[in-house]
Amino acid sequence: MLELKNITKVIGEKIILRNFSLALEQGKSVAVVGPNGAGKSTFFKLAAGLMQQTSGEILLNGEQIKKKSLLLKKKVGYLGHESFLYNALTPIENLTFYGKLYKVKNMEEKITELLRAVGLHYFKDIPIRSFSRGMMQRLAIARVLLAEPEFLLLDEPHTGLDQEAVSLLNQLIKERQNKGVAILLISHDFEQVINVCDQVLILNKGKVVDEKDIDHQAGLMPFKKWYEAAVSRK
Ligand SMILES: Nc1ncnc2c1ncn2[C@@H]1O[C@H](COP(=O)(O)OP(=O)(O)OP(=O)(O)O)[C@@H](O)[C@H]1O
Repeated sequence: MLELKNITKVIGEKIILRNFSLALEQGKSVAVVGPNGAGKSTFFKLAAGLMQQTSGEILLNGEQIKKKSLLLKKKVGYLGHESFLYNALTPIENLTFYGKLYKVKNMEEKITELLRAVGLHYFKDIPIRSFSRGMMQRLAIARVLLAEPEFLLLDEPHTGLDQEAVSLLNQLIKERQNKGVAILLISHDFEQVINVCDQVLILNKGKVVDEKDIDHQAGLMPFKKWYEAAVSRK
């Protein structure tokens, strides 16, 4: 379980997160939605150990974790707005670099499998500087999955992907979830939120203003109405 307890984050004089708490259990998929600047990405960076909270604690399977903890980096796969990939390297070289860093077992086999899964197998030996945004995103997804994290934190993962890649990504997420991996997803694309997640919370001005289980049968309109009502509430 990944737990954030009473997290507050202040940058300069601005309170970005206010007393934020969340417990993410194995096999759950939770979406985090909210207006621009609500604090969603900041919350993910804290949970991934890339930023230090001002107060509150983060626990990974009961153990308190600190910024830059290697255990956290291995157990929590974070896909952010930056790809963390090296332009001069090929897909194989990029994944090998991360595979060694995280001491991945059966690395070569896993890299081949993942490159096939994200549809980059034919481009595996080409330096990625010439890749399109969608191809970069596919490789970034493979990088995150390589260490087989227990928790997947995906910040706008569908951005830049074509329809085929979106389906592929959703399938990869579902497969991981079925194996017990917990998913946290930030998205402005409510259709993908409904496709991928079972629960959703709305973050506004650094606070959770509403949350619910997703009704997959109800479709987009009721979801949008619920969201609009929650963010316009004082
Ligand atoms: N390093 C920083 N220094 C100053 N302010 C920051 C910093 N990082 C984030 N902020 C501010 O914190 C607030 C929350 O930002 P954050 O990126 O977490 O929001 P978000 O909900 O992810 O937004 P978006 O949907 O636009 O990605 C914003 O007002 C942003 O300007």
